[in-house]
Amino acid sequence: MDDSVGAIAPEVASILAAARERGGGGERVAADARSLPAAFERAESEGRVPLIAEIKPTSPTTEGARTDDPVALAERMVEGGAAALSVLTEPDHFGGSARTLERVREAVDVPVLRKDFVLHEAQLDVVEADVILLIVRFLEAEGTDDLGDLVAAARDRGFQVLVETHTEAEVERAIEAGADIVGVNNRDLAQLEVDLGTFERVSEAVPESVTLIAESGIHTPEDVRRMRRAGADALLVGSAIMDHGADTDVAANTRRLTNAETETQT
Ligand SMILES: O=P(O)(O)OC[C@@H](O)[C@@H](O)c1c[nH]c2ccccc12
Repeated sequence: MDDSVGAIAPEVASILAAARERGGGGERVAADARSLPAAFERAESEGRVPLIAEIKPTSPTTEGARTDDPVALAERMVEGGAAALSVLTEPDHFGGSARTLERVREAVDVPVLRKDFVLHEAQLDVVEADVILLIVRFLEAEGTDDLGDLVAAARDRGFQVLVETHTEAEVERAIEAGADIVGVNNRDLAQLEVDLGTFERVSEAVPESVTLIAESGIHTPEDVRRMRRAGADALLVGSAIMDHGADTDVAANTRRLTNAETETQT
């Protein structure tokens, strides 16, 4: 599907337009990264489902916003058993900031993923993080850097790289680009609809040796078990933990999911 960028939802087009305009930081980042696979293994050995909890104050697909202090949220997520955290740094559509990521990373000792729409090498030089997200689909557009070059540039700076895919063809591109951590996003960026069947299907194309993450649309302990049965080494969960508009306890929201394989289910 090479018309991909032409077929995206208007919200996503607007995110990309903003991302194209954003420059980099300046000084080259040198990250001293906390290992993501090691964090997953630790969780697993302690009987917790390896989970990346995402601090996403708002998004184009959520109603309302969560205004609690992100550092407090981060600490509660770790208390709830999150193996790692993800922090949106996109300012215009997700309420994120690099400063938030910096503060969160100082406050916790788990790996922190920088979630943003990186299209150019210079945009890697914004803030130190343990893992950086690269989205295959957005790096197919004209005027963006080559995926393989960006993976290499990120690693040169000390980042681990999570390469996000949505189709089998994108998985192939990710692997060719040297990805060793691959995410399959259940959310379709054309319609913004979520289908957990996406992970079940696309994960088949991912080699065993790769660390595989199921992203988006995971709400219940049963969803967790479903993704794990389909081969997920770890899960990335935002909305179900942030519970936008409500005022629920994010530690409890996290624990419900990290305990999905140990609790007696009724
Ligand atoms: O809130 P959810 O459905 O649990 O999804 C989390 C995460 O997967 C989602 O926020 C996401 C996946 N890929 C992205 C790329 C950019 C921004 C956000 C995302």
